[in-house]
Amino acid sequence: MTPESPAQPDTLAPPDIGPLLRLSGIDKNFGPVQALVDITLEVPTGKVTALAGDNGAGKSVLIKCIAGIFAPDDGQIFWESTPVRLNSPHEAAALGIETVYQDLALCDNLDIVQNLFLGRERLRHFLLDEESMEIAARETLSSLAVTTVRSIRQPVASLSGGQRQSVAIAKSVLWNSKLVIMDEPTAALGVAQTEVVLRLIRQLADRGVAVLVVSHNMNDVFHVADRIAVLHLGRLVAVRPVTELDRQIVVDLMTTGLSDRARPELGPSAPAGQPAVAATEAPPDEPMTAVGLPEEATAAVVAADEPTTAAAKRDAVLALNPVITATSLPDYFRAALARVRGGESGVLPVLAGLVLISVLFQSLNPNFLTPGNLVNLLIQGSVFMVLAMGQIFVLLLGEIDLSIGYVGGIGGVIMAELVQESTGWPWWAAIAVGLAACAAIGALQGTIITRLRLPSFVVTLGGQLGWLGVMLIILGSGGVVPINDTVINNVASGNLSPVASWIVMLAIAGAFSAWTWLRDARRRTSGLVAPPASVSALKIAAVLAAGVAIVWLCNTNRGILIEISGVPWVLLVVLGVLAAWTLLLGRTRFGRYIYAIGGNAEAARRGGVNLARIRTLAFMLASFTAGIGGIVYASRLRSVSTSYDGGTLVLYAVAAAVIGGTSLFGGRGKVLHGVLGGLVIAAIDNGMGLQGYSAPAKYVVTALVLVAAVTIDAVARRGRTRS
Ligand SMILES: Nc1ncnc2c1ncn2[C@@H]1O[C@H](COP(=O)(O)OP(=O)(O)OP(=O)(O)O)[C@@H](O)[C@H]1O
Repeated sequence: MTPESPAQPDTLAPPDIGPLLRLSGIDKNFGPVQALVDITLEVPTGKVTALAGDNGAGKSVLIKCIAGIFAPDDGQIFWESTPVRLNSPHEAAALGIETVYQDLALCDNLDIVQNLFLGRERLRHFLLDEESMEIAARETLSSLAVTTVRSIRQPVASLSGGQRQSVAIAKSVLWNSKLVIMDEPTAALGVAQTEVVLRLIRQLADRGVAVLVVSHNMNDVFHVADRIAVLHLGRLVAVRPVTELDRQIVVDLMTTGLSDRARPELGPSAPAGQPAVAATEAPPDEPMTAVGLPEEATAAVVAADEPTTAAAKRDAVLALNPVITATSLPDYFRAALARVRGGESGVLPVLAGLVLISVLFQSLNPNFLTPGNLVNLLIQGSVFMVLAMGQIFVLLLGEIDLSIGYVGGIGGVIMAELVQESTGWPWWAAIAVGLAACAAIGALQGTIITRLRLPSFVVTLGGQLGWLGVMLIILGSGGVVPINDTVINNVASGNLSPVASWIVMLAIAGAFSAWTWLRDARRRTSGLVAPPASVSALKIAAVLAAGVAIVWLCNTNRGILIEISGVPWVLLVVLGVLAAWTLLLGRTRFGRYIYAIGGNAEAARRGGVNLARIRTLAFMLASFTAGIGGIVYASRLRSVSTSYDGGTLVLYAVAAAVIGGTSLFGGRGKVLHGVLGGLVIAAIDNGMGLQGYSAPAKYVVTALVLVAAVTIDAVARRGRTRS
């Protein structure tokens, strides 16, 4: 907002003590269409002002002028008696103007707390302070007596229309908004839900908030409003206390701009185009009836809070997130089962798939489940896993990056060239430059996609070809760059000693266990949403068991002529990427915005998220991670050559992410999915290899698994929408 210089025209000077918002002589035209003509309106605090008008009367344009979306062509806006210009929604929000649009601007894939704080997250030590946000959200909802919401950690997608409105209204309370503008807040709501929302609107005004409600619904208007402003063909034809109007007068004003039935105190009717009654305020001291809900409505509100059979059923689905409502282990499993039925199957399909594939290949070839083969499988899958973990950032946005295969190749070839004896770079510097080059490529492609608004599919498809060309140029006429650096070669083929393997595993599992236990226990004692202690213990036990199993497998001799044992270094690379990117996606603002954009980009934009910056960063991270994958690949082959097949790698990476459970539709997925999906692909590749199948057969089977995963994703999505 731009407070203007005092040298404004005298005629527009605000009164000394005025209402919260005053519009004076506002005009807005769209070419020949006069959307608003000379609108003068005051919006006082502590009152509900209803804005009524027929279709096309100018209601939306008027609220957009107040919300900073449209700049008026003429006229003046006064905020607390100071003339202001609202150049953007951010400037309006900074003043304390919150707009609840009809589409509600909520991200379905985020929970209530995450939606309430979207764009204004609290941080602690640079990480999201979930606990303080959850406490504040809980207090706000309970202060508004929003009781039908089962848990504030349930995704907004699972809320009913009335509950979603309640969340949107709670947002304005949480942010101490001074003026709340609501666009058709009860449209598409049932009777009971409408009553709940009207009660909340009334509560807002009673807390001293100025409320401006756009509504076509006369019942709602007369239930909740203190004053009614009527627009007709872009002109304000009446602003009066609700006690001076009745439904017929308002309908007449809306449809014709005048009313034959005007009560005596409203003054004479006027022709359309001019105020039928003086479009001015009733004197400030004029008593206005605070229209509370009649008794029967209050009863309806109470009734709405009681779950009906249908509502109880829905609540069962709402309890889908096991961490939300379960207080015991059986509860937890019941809730998890309900979640699967509601289309939130998480990693279950991929885990089931892994078991199935293992049983199948083991029955065909007893060598499949031997320690040596399983460790080989992990090493083979590491490149897909790493690439997939990068790709997930982009998939979460609902985009795709088809270039990461060859971008990773560029990282590998740059690193290989720099560690040649003739160049003499140390391994770490060569890796750093290779990764920096990949990040720069990602930033370039991301900038092109976001700034020029081009489809990521097309830009990165071009990138796939272009970076292949660049890679071949760097490889030169020889077509092969060998790598002789021991450290780099050990990335894929080195192993920790068996003792070091146990120590590292215990350190990682111990840190994870301590962190999980302390976090869950703290949340339980603070009364926050947390899993029961038995579930925390089970999670820790599962991680420990997995750690012991992996180290036992890796420590078994897998050499033929010489002994080879210990955890491969590359496994630590995969775990490192998994931990770092899980933290980034789950605990930082950047991660939260990635999910928000994937869920509802418009809601994220209205929340103040810089979409272009986040999208560009996501492409940059995907390319950077591809660089890690490229380096692992180069290390495995101890060279980079023209046979590097980045095209297949990228397809495997996308397949791994989707098979793992990440949605191609955006907004849903976890970094872990890249690892699990990568394991499936590696298992198919390895198992078919053991059976002597050729590459084409492996491609066909992998493609079928991918199609199956996409089908599960699409069906689950439909299931979620239905529920
Ligand atoms: N972006 C725009 N470009 C051109 N004309 C517009 C634009 N926005 C609104 N208008 C015009 O301005 C007039 C007022 O539209 P507005 O959307 O404010 O009506 P409304 O009262 O909100 O109607 P409804 O109840 O149907 O939503 C209409 O004639 C509409 O066509």
